Amino acid sequence: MLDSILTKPWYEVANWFQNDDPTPFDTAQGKTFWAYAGVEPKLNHSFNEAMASDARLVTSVVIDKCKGVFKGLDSLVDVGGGTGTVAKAISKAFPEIQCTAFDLPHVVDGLQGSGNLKFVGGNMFEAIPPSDSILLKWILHDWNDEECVKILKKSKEAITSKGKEGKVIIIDMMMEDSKGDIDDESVETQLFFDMLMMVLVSGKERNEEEWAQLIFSAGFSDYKITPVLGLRSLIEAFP
Ligand SMILES: C[S@@+](CC[C@H](N)C(=O)[O-])C[C@H]1O[C@@H](n2cnc3c(N)ncnc32)[C@H](O)[C@@H]1O
Repeated sequence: MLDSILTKPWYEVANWFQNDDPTPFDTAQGKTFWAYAGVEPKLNHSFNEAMASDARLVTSVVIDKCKGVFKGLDSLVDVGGGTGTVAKAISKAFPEIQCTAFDLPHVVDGLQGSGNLKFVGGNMFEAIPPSDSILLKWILHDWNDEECVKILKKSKEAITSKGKEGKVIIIDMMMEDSKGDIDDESVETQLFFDMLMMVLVSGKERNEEEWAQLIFSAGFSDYKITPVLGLRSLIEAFP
């Protein structure tokens, strides 16, 4: 977080307000965060490590508290699954599920799967491998509404199983609106993440109404929220 690659964009916010760049990161570094990670191994490596560390914590809670979410699934693709920490843990906890960690080629190149786990490189805006279920953990908050609807539509197209099992599983921040129910530190954390998404990528944090809007705009018929992890929730979106 304190590397100059990530701090420099904060000093460019004033310039960014006056130019047409998509993000302050683009103003500071001349390309998007994801393109920069593709050509700068230092950022690629440290970012993937940070994500894997968060993934270890979140996955242990999700597997412990949300077993039912994975019931009846034959396959799962973790889209933007990084170096596979989540897919690996799910493949171990649920040996009957064929798991795929799907991410940009520079992230998954050289990673070897085994048993019911495999790695696939690709671009989620082009095509997502077919599966009963698609996992999007900490993906949609990186993107604006239009981009999110595209990702959700591609995810919906990839779902092979009809009925209750076929679904997209989103793990992401749920902004609280009611001021009374949430402590100051949590509000600060949410607002910080909201700004971080604005500065580094083209995303933002969303409340339930905004999540519902995205889910229905992408053509899903229903959704269910399970608040599992403090400020983050697990949202199942059904075709
Ligand atoms: C915030 S990280 C989340 C990683 C992982 N899901 C987790 O929570 O630990 C976002 C991930 O999306 C991947 N990503 C970005 N653009 C992508 C694209 N067009 N297609 C596939 N993956 C992409 C990044 O490489 C990165 O691994």
